[in-house]
Amino acid sequence: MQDDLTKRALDYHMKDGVPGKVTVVPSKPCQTADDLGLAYTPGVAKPVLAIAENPEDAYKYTSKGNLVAVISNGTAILGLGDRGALASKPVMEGKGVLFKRFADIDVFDIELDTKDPDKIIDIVKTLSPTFGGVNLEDIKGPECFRIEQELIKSCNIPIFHDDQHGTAIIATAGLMNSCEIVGKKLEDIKIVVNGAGAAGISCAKMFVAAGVKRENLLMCDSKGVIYKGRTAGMTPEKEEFATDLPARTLAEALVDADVLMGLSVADCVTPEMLLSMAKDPVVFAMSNPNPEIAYELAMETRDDLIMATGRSDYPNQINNVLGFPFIFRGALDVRSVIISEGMKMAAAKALAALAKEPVPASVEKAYGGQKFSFGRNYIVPKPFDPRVIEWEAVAVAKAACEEGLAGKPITDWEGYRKSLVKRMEKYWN
Ligand SMILES: NC(=O)C1=CN([C@@H]2O[C@H](COP(=O)(O)OP(=O)(O)OC[C@H]3O[C@@H](n4cnc5c(N)ncnc54)[C@H](OP(=O)(O)O)[C@@H]3O)[C@@H](O)[C@H]2O)C=CC1
Ligand SMILES: CC(=O)C(=O)O
Ligand SMILES: [Mg+2]
Repeated sequence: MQDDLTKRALDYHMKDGVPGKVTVVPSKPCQTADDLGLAYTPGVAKPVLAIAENPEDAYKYTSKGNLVAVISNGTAILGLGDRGALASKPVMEGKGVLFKRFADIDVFDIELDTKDPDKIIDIVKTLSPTFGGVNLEDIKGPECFRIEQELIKSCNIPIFHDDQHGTAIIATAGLMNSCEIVGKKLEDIKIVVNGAGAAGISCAKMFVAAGVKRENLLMCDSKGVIYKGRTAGMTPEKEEFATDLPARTLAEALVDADVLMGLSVADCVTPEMLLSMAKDPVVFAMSNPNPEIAYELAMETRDDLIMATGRSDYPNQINNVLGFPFIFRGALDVRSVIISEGMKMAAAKALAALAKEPVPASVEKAYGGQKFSFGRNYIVPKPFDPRVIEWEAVAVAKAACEEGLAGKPITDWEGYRKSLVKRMEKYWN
């Protein structure tokens, strides 16, 4: 099975004699000498002068407004760890494909061969005029936190570290719905977040913002539970979640826990750990490509759990693919210079609400005729649901407008929704 995946995945990436997954396509004709004189010299001087006079014109005469930089240094590629900048390129090209396929956003992927946060900040800041937004990807914690914060301060376009916030948004949507399904309240649950890097820290923050009590949240890293007074491997971000409770290992933390959020590495959770959890446990084993506990093993271990992974090939995919394309679509369309906490929560709530709607036949067809309805095996919408853009991008754009963050506010929301449907027709038909 694994060998088959290796072969099929490598073949896919070199299919048709074209290495990789993306290419650049011109959006204007360039067939004649006249076209050449408009696209290039002398005509190109006219938009140059217009933009020099009025920088806003870059949104009129260049691709800036619909172009996102996907930037990595390869220090946390999925759950594969630090494999270097070059090896991160297939993932970054993949993110580009998903931006385009799900939200019609163009991407340049940029792999930076450096681990120096100051250098990354300087490079991204320097190249930011090219882009309408920056999606930081697979840059490990804790450096990722300062890199993102510094860039948010110094750039006038949205900067979004997908592994932090994309993951947190989808996990929060899934958590809200899972709790509803098993009849538990966010403020009552005991939750364990395994992994205290980019994804773990940001998810924990968003769970607390959604109503989870901080004192009911235990966080673990490679050294076990993060507790008050611990000195080894601590960071200010981890300190915020340090517990007073006596648990010191993941196994101890999980006793009677209602929820396990895995944002760490493959196969670090055992059946015994799952068996020690409370009734109707919620287990999101989100490590990619292989989860903290295999889907089949978890389902064999207990029959009362809600199980999710980051993968496409099992029920309940909790993966930031349900976030970044649609969140950037909304943010770019209203020209927001940041992606605020309110915009993120609006995205999570939109996804949670959409999962409760009847699922169109086109989605079931994309998943081999499977039937989906809100419940234990369908807690968030599918990425191939054409309604996700209508719900999520609109919610994000609306939140930006309500918070006064929109440089180009929208007032006709039904018109905007329809324009998104029209824009995406070419991908769905
Ligand atoms: N499904 C999804 O959408 C997403 C999933 N992820 C997954 O989350 C994981 C972490 O990614 P990211 O946060 O970006 O990476 P980081 O490198 O920033 O963080 C990794 C964290 O995992 C911890 N860790 C390593 N081994 C263990 C272990 N055995 N038990 C507990 N914790 C451990 C590290 O501990 P320490 O601090 O001690 O080094 C660190 O805190 C990856 O597997 C990734 O695929 C990430 C983003 C999105
Ligand atoms: C999905 C993703 O971004 C990750 O695993 O890093
Ligand atoms: Mg990632």
